[in-house]
Amino acid sequence: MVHVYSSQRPEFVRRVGKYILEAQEEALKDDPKAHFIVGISGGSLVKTLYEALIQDQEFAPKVRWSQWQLYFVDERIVPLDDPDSNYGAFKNGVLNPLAHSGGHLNLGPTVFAINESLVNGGPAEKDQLAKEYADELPSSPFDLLLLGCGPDGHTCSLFPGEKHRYLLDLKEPVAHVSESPKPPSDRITFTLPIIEQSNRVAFVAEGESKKQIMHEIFDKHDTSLPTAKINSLIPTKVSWFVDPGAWQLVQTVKPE
Ligand SMILES: O=C(O)[C@H](O)[C@@H](O)[C@H](O)[C@H](O)COP(=O)(O)O
Repeated sequence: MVHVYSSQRPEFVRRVGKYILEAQEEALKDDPKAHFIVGISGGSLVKTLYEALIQDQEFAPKVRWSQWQLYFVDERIVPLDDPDSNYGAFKNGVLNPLAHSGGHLNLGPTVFAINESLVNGGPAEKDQLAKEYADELPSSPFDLLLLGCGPDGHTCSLFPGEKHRYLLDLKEPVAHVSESPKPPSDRITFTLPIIEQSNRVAFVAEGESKKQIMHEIFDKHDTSLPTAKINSLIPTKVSWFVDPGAWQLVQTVKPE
């Protein structure tokens, strides 16, 4: 069964933080040499991560950042300092504040970014960029994926609709997506096989703009939506963190 947790900020942020720390402990088991392998999306998640893992005085000291290996579940094919870069947003929103938080210099996670030298190339270079990112992936499954959910039901850069349906059938773990309905048009994205193999998958989705799509996902089980498809494929591994604004139209599922 998919777990759903609904609360307003700041409780929402605390729940996400607690869940991430549980996943971290499960992966590291107090072994200083172990790695916690995590995939993150862009969008509003970055601010939630900052508040839950850096600003929160109880949680911040418990995050063993230097043992984290961090990947992007999707990335826009732009330079890393471009305002559209998910890496850039994470650097500004989490890595930079982390470096000097708590009054001392902190070791951060190992972060895997795209090969920036290929971003201005043609389709062949962009395909190559996706392939190179796939080659960087760990040999073991991800411990945790932290995903967003767009108002159209997309997650990672797996978009709904006829034109992008092929993405849900891909076998390679990372794909180049062109003509994304949400700009910028060229991206890379994790695909379903890598998501299915992950130990835990959490969706973090807030706001009224998501209320209609939550109804489609949870009441209508519309598995043409990538988010609903993931729920149906690996229900026992999936958790949703939502707020009452996003959840207001859902009738058939009671959040915890
Ligand atoms: O590159 C992207 O477009 C994002 O990674 C995307 O997949 C995001 O996670 C969702 O659109 C939800 O974004 P919000 O949480 O900001 O609504």
